[in-house]
Amino acid sequence: MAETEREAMEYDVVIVGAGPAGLSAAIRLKQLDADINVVVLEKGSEVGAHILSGAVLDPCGLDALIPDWKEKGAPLNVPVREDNFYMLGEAGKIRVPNWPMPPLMNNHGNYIVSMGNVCRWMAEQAEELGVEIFPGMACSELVFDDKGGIKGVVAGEFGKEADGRHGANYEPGMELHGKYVFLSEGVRGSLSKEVIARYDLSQGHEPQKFGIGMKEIWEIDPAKHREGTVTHTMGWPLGGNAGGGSFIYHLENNQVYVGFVVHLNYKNPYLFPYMEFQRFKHHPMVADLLKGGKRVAYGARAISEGGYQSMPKMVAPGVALLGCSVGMVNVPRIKGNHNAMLSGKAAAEAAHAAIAAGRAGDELSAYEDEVRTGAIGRDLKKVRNVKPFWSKWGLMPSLVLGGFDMWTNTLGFSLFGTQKHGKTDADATEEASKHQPIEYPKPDGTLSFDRLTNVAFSFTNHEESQPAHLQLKDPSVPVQVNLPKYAGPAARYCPAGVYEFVEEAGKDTKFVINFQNCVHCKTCDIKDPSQNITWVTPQGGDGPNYPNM
Ligand SMILES: Cc1cc2nc3c(=O)[nH]c(=O)nc-3n(C[C@H](O)[C@H](O)[C@H](O)COP(=O)(O)OP(=O)(O)OC[C@H]3O[C@@H](n4cnc5c(N)ncnc54)[C@H](O)[C@@H]3O)c2cc1C
Ligand code: SF4
Repeated sequence: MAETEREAMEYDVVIVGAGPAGLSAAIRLKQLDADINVVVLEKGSEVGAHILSGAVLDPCGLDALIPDWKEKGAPLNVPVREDNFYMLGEAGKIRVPNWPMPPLMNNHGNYIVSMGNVCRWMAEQAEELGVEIFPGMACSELVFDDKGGIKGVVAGEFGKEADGRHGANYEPGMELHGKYVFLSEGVRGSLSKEVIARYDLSQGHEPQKFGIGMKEIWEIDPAKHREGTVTHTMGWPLGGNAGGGSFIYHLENNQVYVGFVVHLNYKNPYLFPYMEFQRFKHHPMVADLLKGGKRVAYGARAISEGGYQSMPKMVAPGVALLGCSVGMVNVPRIKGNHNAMLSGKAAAEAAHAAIAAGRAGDELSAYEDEVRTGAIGRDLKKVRNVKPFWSKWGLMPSLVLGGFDMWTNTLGFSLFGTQKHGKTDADATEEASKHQPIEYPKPDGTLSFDRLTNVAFSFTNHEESQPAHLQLKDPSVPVQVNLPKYAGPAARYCPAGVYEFVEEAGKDTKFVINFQNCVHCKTCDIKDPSQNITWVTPQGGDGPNYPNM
């Protein structure tokens, strides 16, 4: 096929992704130099449409970026007033006191926010400074210079037919070139994954680890609503089957965020993360809270969990990876937004200095130095052993050892050095023959819902005539390998019910990809045991339309 010809536009810095990392970078660049040309490209139909976070926000990133955020009307309206932590059994709960926890676990001074709304507000701040922001623009390809460095991206290609041919309304999109390209795509970014592989950026670092986070927004009985209350749970229903736990945050307007995270290094391929979440809501503590309320939104997104030892090299010629494209979540705190913002600020400062010195297209090593040795590195280093302890020894030992290690790290030392994660999450999956199927109760339609009903509350939508954006390296693997060996885990790990094994009498089993339902969580790209699924961008504007996630 002839090479597609595209128009090109030149910028100083091209930023992929309008999350907290990308928007912070854009804002900081313009604060440093009003004349610098900055563009932000976002695949969601609007800024915030694809943002899903808990979220309890540590405002330290925003304080550093926009110290007068309060006067400027940032939507941080609900300070955390109460912090609860419970160990759940099937019917009961034990409250874990706050006093043995290291101070870094305390949510005092933090805010319950919608990160979607925080990003919408940040986009307004960026536009006031003169940043160009284009939502509905999926960045689908990298553009290389003649020395093999990255000089830009392709964005806004529309109108391909299902077989990949150009349809009647085909638009080739544009090339956006920059002296530097920032990839702030969030966890498991599709272009970031390509860059990490191409420049071997993971060499010498531990594999990245992930969890799948699912979240519902509920409107509850005002009599039960306690604005500012934060509750975390561990234990039931996951037990020893997987690491993870829940979060329940009371925000404003009688709304509550109810969420559940399952670590993706689980071994038993019969585990069904979505059904664990649904079952969790039937615990008496949660059921009492939600009874009489209604679920108004649903979504899911992977969360990076590898932390300090899993951060790959984050710069290559012409390109820098920001925020969760690197993986900057502090796992025991379940917080990454502050580090995403700080990384955006650091990348902007490095690029600004480089451009001012007449440089372009080289490695922004000053950015990487700042991330590893500055506030982000210090934040992540203190908690680096919690996740590997959990993976190796399970919940209780990890609470004791991890808690002890966080305390000693707060005092400046560790008895355990830096623990390794070992396997990738895909490799952690064991063969079905070693495990028993897990029986899950049927959703009752009031507290718990089947996936398709819930997906309707993510307001996701994909133009059906385009090629599926879930690409199989080998189309025979799902039925010939993953089904007999791993009992077809794609039918369970996807929180949107995209994958189905369809059996019809007298015919071969078919693997069906209902890509229209995809909520862009990236779990399939991470957890497929054969690493046979690649998530690529669908047309811009497609995907979930989250309200205040
Ligand atoms: C369930 C869950 C709960 C969490 N709870 C908390 C919490 O309470 N507090 C906290 O601080 N952190 C929390 N986190 C972590 C936090 O959400 C992340 O650390 C943060 O979102 C990272 O920000 P980012 O800017 O790197 O990426 P993101 O917020 O993911 O933003 C990336 C943006 O880039 C866009 N994009 C991606 N690829 C492309 C492309 N190729 N072209 C165009 N656009 C693209 C996406 O649509 C998205 O808008 C949670 C995460 C999850 C999943
Ligand atoms: S298809 Fe993949 S990315 Fe889409 S919702 Fe399912 S697991 Fe997530």
